Amino acid sequence: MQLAWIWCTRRVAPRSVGTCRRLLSSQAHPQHSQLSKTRNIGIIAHIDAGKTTTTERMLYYSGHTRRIGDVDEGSTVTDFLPAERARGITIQSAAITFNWPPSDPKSVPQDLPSSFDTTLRSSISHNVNLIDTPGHADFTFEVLRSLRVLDGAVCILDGVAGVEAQTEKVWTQAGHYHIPRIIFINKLDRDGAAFSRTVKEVGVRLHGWPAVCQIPWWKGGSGEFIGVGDVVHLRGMLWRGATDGSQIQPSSLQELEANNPEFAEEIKKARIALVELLSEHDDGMVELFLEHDEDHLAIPGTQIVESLRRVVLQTPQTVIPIFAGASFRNIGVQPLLDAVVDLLPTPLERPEPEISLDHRKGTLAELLAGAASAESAPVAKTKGKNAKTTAAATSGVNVPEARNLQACALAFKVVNDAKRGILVYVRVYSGSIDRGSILFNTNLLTAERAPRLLKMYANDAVEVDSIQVGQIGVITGLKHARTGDTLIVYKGLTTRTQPAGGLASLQLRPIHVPPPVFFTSIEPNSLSEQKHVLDSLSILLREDPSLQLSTDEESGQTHLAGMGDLHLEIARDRLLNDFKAKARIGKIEIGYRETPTTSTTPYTHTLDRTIASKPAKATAVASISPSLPSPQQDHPDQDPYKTTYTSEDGNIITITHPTLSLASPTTTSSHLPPTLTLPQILTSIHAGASAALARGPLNHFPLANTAVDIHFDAATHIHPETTPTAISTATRAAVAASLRAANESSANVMMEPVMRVTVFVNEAALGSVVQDLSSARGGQVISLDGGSEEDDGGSGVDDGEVLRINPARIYAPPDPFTSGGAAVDVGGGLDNGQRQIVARVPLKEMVGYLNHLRALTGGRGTFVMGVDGFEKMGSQRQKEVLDGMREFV
Ligand SMILES: Nc1nc2c(ncn2[C@@H]2O[C@H](COP(=O)(O)OP(=O)(O)OP(=O)(O)O)[C@@H](O)[C@H]2O)c(=O)[nH]1
Repeated sequence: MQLAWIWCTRRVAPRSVGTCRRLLSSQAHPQHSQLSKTRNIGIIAHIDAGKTTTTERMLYYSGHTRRIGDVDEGSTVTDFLPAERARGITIQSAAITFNWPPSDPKSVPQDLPSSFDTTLRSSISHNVNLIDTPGHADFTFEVLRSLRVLDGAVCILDGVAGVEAQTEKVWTQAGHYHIPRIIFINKLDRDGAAFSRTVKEVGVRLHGWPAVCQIPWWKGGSGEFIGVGDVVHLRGMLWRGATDGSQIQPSSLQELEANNPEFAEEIKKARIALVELLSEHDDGMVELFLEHDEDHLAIPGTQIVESLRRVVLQTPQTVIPIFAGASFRNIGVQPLLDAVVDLLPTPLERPEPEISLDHRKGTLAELLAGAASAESAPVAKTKGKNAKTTAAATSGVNVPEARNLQACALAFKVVNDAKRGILVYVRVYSGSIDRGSILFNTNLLTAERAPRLLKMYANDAVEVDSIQVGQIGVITGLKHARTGDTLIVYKGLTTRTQPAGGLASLQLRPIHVPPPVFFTSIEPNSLSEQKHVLDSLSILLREDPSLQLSTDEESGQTHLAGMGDLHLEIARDRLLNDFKAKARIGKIEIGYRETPTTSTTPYTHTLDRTIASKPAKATAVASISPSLPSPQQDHPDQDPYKTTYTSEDGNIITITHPTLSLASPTTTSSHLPPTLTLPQILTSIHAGASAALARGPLNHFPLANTAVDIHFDAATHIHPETTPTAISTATRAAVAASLRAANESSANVMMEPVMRVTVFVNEAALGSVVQDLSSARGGQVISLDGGSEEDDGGSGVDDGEVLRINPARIYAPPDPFTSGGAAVDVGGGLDNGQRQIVARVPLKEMVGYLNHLRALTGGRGTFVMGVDGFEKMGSQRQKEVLDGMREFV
């Protein structure tokens, strides 16, 4: 029998056991019903693994596009920036909504059943919000930003290259956010594809037990890749009949036994291994196994799916479902979509988002529960029966004003769309954003109206009246919101007021932007071009907060700093080509820092001048000193009269505000005019000090490892003309003067970025790579961490950090072919000759390293790196670096 969609054939399976199941009642609240049919998922992987190719198929099969886009022809939907299409890589993550399985828009949406014992979730249409993320290391921050809003992820691996360095990095980051993940091994049509080796690498390098749910089907056992063996539902799936992959021919196990006995045998072996693995991690599967007379093959596929779902949702996730395919050949994508719906969580099944409020930390639920309990029963503050209330009351984010909170959302991505203008992608975490709502931006402390709301469906945008909790949508027409900003809707808010109770400082899942290590200078071609250049830059910065802009007031030059050379190259291309800005862009250079070697005494600066035609006056007192080189996160101060900000550069800004207490930040102090609040003052001081730290007196590099102490006495430093701008300008002047004074008394020294580099090489190249890193590049090898040290006797013990797995205990079907030189020793464990070197190396020595590594390793070596910190340079190295800089292309 030939069917257009195989999933149509398996609506119902025989009801079997009565084990306790998690019920997702469709009779509950309508919003609950909608959320239980929503998946917010991301696709993560190494560059070129096939994310965009797979996404294009997802959109096609779900009925949102009429033809399949091709990365190589530059006709994809998700890679929509010209720079992305030209390079064939994804830079900006795109968020797109579609339905899976596809639904007829005219039909009445179906409710989910009350139990999934006999019905699969994927038999009912779900709303999938898909976020495609970039794979290149320079865009890791973009990946991190996307990860925050995901409820689950599909990790795509290249079946020839296996688990690559960048995959490991993003996988680990997703693990930190506790995001449930499944794996799709792609490109199985390519010569040298090695499914088995890749499965074992998943175990060893991604530290989880691979649950093989599909095995590849090669024609005649070793020919062309034609389909998959479905281990869960015990059948074969053959893609044939239509070139677009829309027709799948299923074969039952009995049919396979008659026509393809070896393949049938392997599916059975895989099923036994899957049931055994699930039994080790899920008590429900043990029960099922016993109820089916210990027959691995007798357990219905629907029950296996439920068990897989339970283990995927465990924290930490130790079992990783594996699927197989070749997106480019249109094989495997529909069952992968079924797995997304069947195995990945709904927004209701995710932990509550973390928030910070006036430097205190908690969860959004605690804030809302605290407000609700304060309203209904003020006595609930004492430890009572209701654990939630108690948690809320003691969490530190308990403010009664939160009862006025109508919505809370994260702007996780801003895109400048040629047709529609600025699009702000949001994930709503509580309440709903309605068209026309006033949104208060807690990062910028400004309010603006949301004029239009959209849902993005591939190339189409559909206007909607509201974006509900748990959903992803787009707001257009916002003038200020940037990527990463928290937006709240608050009862009674106008565009001129601020929410009370400290809610103006509410931040959802704040993340730290790593320090930029490359920069370039930008000079408009003429004065008349200046405005357009600056406007374009400000849009780029709204889109991507990992770009930083600073202006050298003396030279008038603007500096744009970023995470990597590709990051800045793309920014440059976008500025010149997309925004048509007319500017000279300098060479992309390493972002050195400078640091003071001595301390200063407090310096007082009083600003008294006209700003924007209004008198402005403020006083600031600052001193500086060298700080310890340990980048840390902002932390709450015990002292309510003191506020500390730390940066990734190791800068520490400490503000003492003796007459103003953080314990009651919004209570108007007798020293404060009604227009100023303590949070506004702190934000202005922080902005002023940060601006001064952006340009050092020695060589105009930003400062690192610098402690700034600011004394702010409201009694004497506030004047009738004091505004937030005046405070920040006065602070900037006081800090800059202190920095100059320190440099004059004892010269600053330069610092260079040092990277933590993880290199994967074959055993044979280990010696030469280590030698190159430590001698030629001046690096320091920290560890050699090869495959052999992983073995713990096969028990898979969690050593507190990662799960070490013996690959000999992992089931994987035999590979008919192995890729060049990467043999798998299935008996003794994974030994594909891969070794891992971890080293600290100055960034300057890592420029162009990939080509060099490829030459040393016969093309097989890969590496990832991240900033480890900044280190002081000797005077000779400092001179060499300065001599080679400041040259325009
Ligand atoms: N043979 C084969 N090639 C594939 C397959 N999937 C993707 N490719 C090719 O692999 C290359 C990279 O594919 P993309 O889809 O752009 O990969 P990506 O992961 O989105 O890459 P980035 O956006 O750069 O991170 C393209 O040339 C694709 O045509 C596959 O299943 N088989």
